[in-house]
Amino acid sequence: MSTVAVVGAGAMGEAIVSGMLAKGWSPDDLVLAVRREEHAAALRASYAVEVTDAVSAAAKADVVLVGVKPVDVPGLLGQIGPRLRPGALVVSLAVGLTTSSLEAALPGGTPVVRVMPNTPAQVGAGVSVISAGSCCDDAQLAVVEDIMSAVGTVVRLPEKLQDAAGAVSGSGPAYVFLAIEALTEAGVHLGLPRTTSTQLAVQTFVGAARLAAETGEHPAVLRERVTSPGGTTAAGLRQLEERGLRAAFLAATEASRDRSRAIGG
Ligand SMILES: NC(=O)C1=CN([C@@H]2O[C@H](COP(=O)(O)OP(=O)(O)OC[C@H]3O[C@@H](n4cnc5c(N)ncnc54)[C@H](O)[C@@H]3O)[C@@H](O)[C@H]2O)C=CC1
Ligand SMILES: O=C(O)[C@@H]1CCC=N1
Repeated sequence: MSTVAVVGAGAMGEAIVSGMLAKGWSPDDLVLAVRREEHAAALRASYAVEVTDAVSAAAKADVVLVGVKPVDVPGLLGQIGPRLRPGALVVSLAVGLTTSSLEAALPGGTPVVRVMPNTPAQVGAGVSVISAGSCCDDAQLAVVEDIMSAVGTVVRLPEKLQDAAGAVSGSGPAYVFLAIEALTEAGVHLGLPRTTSTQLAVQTFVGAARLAAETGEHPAVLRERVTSPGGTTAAGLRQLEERGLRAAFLAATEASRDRSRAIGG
């Protein structure tokens, strides 16, 4: 079993750690790094894992997951690069940053993988898009596939599609949470108790997503099965179409993709 360092165990890094431990990884195979000591203490208390500084964590690991904000990545790679073990694999979770820019900040020949994960990894229901850098072979990409499959589905894609994938699955949970929040508030507006409305909205998203995933049927077919001619759903869908739900998703994903490209420079 490889030792995996998670350098920058914030929202995304911690979601992956939590998911890995829930799927049976040993705390002994993980070493984390965060900046603040109170945060380190909280992580030790929650997960019984070693938490240290970035360079010490990276120096112990076969695989280094970099979970800091994109703006902090080049400086961090400059610090940890000289202390990496021979053959250590560097995995970036940072939106926008290309494998060529990551390679340029590391010692020559360092294998690099770019990953776009998402926060449902915390409950083992994430989806991660992975792309290999120029010095990463298939076996090394498979190591990352193995790690990320502990926290959900893994999809290999050419790197040129990473910005688009981030706009759909990386940012996507936020779109879904906003939709759950909006549906819940709409139910409250109609007179449902807030806890009931939340329960109905959340379970409807869970159930509809499971139905789509488990049947593999086209969403349009599943939608038609809910929509009786002249019925209540048709009346509701008409409002969503008239108010531009599809156009809103097109604009949102284009904006997210373009922001990813801008972050990557
Ligand atoms: N939050 C999300 O849903 C997703 C985030 N990402 C990517 O994951 C990365 C992290 O994002 P978040 O988790 O949201 O940010 P965050 O701010 O929650 O976590 C970053 C963590 O890195 C730590 N950190 C910064 N510099 C450090 C250093 N030198 N040594 C040790 N720890 C250090 C910070 O203390 C913080 O705990 C970003 O690059 C982002 O693009 C990718 C997909 C989804
Ligand atoms: O908002 C962000 O920049 C990060 C990357 C994808 C999801 N969250």
